[in-house]
Amino acid sequence: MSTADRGPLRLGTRKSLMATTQSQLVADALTEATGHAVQLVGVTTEGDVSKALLAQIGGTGVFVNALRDRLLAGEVDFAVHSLKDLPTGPADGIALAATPARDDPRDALCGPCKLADLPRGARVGTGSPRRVAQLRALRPDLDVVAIRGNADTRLRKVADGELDAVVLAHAGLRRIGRLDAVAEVFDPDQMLPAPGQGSLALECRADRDDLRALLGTVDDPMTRACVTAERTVLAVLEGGCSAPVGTYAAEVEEELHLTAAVAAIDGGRQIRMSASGHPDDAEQLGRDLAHRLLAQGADQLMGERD
Ligand SMILES: NCc1[nH]cc(CCC(=O)O)c1CC(=O)O
Repeated sequence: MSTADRGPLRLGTRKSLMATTQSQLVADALTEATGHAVQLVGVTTEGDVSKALLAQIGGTGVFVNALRDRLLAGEVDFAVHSLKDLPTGPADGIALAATPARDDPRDALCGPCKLADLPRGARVGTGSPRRVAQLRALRPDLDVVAIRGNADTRLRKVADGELDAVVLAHAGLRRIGRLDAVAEVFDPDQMLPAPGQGSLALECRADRDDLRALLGTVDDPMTRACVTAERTVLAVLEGGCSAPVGTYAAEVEEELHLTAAVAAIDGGRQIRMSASGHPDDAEQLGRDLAHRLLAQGADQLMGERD
């Protein structure tokens, strides 16, 4: 039976507002491109129920595995993830069928004022070692506080006065309609985003050629090249060091321009490098840059992941 005979496509998604909003955007784009109806199926993942800090429960994969299980069981036809939540390694039987055009990849400060205007010792919340390291490099005097929870929960800690500010992804804030909370959008020169930040990933079973072709209608090749370069940097560095990694790839005059940095968690030292190449060579570009970072001592910046 072909895809067209099965009724609506079943889209597996986490149940948070951010996830369902981005999944609905994808559903609408697919219906527009192919005429197929798409139905959202909410799935609870380990990352949604665990009280432990993400870094402590292993970080990668906690938002992803339950959705992949549903794909493999044939309970949903495809899944939409935030690409930055996907582990860099391949998953057996699963294909990355599309990366739609990327949203703003940058990080944003949410609080009463810009970072430079926060008082000495201000309490700034984030759960990400990458953001911790870069915040401490920019403002060593800040009291950087580990937090987790969804974006709304984090913003509430600022509203309640428990924290002075929090750092969140601009793309996520836009999806939940909370750009009003943004005091400053960080230039990648100040704070390099997470590999894949602002991008979505559509996954389906690798053996479903019909679905791969259908989902491919919403793929954006330049986004795929950018996130491939960024994720390859992360994949290579994960083997060589556990320090926080930031990356940013973008199209510059038809070339792919990639910047990556590894930062000590205490903010003390940072190694940052850039490279350009053809978008078709994204993976090689990422691999070469990661090896250059390692040659500069990236693996010695290993710190605790706090
Ligand atoms: N780790 C959770 C997560 N996964 C994706 C986003 C934001 C949206 C995106 O990057 O696409 C967020 C929240 C955040 O970092 O503020």
